[in-house]
Amino acid sequence: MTRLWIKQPLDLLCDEDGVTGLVVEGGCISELLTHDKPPAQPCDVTFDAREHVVVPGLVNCHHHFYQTLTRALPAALNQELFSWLKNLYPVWAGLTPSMISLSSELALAELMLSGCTLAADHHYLFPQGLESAIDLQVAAAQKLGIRVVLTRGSMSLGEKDGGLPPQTVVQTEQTILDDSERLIRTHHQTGDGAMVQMALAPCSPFSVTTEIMRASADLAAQYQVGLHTHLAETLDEEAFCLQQFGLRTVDYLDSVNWLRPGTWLAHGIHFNDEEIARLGAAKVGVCHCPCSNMVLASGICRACELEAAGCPVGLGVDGSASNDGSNMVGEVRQAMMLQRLRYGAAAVSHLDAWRWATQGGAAVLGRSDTGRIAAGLQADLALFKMDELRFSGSHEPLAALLLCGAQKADRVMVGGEWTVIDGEIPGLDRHKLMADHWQAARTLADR
Ligand SMILES: Nc1nc2[nH]c(O)nc2c(=O)[nH]1
Repeated sequence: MTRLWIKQPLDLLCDEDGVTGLVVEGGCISELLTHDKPPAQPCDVTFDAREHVVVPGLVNCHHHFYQTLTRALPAALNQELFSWLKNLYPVWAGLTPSMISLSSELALAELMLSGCTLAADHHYLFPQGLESAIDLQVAAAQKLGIRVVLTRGSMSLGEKDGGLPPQTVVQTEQTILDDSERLIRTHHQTGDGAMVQMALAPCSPFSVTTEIMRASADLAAQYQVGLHTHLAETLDEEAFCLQQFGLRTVDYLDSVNWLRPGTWLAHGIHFNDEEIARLGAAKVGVCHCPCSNMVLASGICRACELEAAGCPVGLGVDGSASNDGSNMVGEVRQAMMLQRLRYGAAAVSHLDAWRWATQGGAAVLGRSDTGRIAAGLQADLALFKMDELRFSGSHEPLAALLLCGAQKADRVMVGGEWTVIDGEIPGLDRHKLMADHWQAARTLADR
């Protein structure tokens, strides 16, 4: 087994003090080296990290990969969530299998190049002919070597029953449940080092039936997989829940048996104090999506209070029609800035933002084997260089990466394998991928 010594990084994000290097062996971090001591046993390879800041691989807790095909689409510009969705559903109804492959690969590549090692996606569109969407996402992730949590999304409440989406993009409950079970049985891996995991993800209160929320909770419990949905993203959604169910969002979540560990919510903005306490007590995870929340003017997540109440808190770039990028390290900067706006500069440090993006995200996705630099954990790492104009004159490296606006990782490692080297994904023809993806985006918009 090869032993790799990552030697003397410029700086390192680690809970332990005085760490000046680490050893990677068998896909894991086998040893933390302190105070410039060499490894206990000889290493086969030494990586001189004097120019690198080493952080745990970044964890993206919410995305919609297919939306990379509808970035900055004129019909959806400058709108809030409901009209934005209503304008996009008919476009997304035209997705094809090759568009899913291209958009998944492109979104994953973008995430990886910005330091991501574990990414969750929420795919909830299954028009006819697209039954294999999640299988295609698995193939894209395996090709690129990134860890993924792919959530089987669903929409079952169409316009004719009072929901937001047109009938063309909703499915029957039985179809959803059968496919959910098939995907878990086919792809879900368990245990440390899992590369592909599944979770179940009815889309949002205004696009699914209460029956599919309850049945998904039962199925998730049966197979011990995660549960995911959009919740408390907008005040329109809150009004919908009050009108449709006579309940606020958290009461609605409780009524369908979702208030439990393993559930994580995208956005989680419009909660009152009592709801935050209930979510924290239930250990429900929250994925803060700062860019999307600003683009759609949805509001500001109460991330610090949710975390203090006991909720795991992570970050997500959200879909690329409401961000419209998938840059993970860029999202960490936005989270720090938006949360400062809410709580004040002294209340939110760069270390808080790094924590949400690493160990917080891993906790949201139910992973105890990644998200930190510690002996015995997966060797999932992101290494940033500070050799760009934007960093010149900076002092504290971990603060500078966020304050000066890092955009790209120089190296990324997943389970001991380099997935990014010198700012490129080995074996990926990114120009061809972009050309094909652009073409697919034009075809989709012209349909
Ligand atoms: N930001 C987003 N919110 C959503 N709610 C919903 O039902 N779908 C979406 C989405 O794609 N993005």
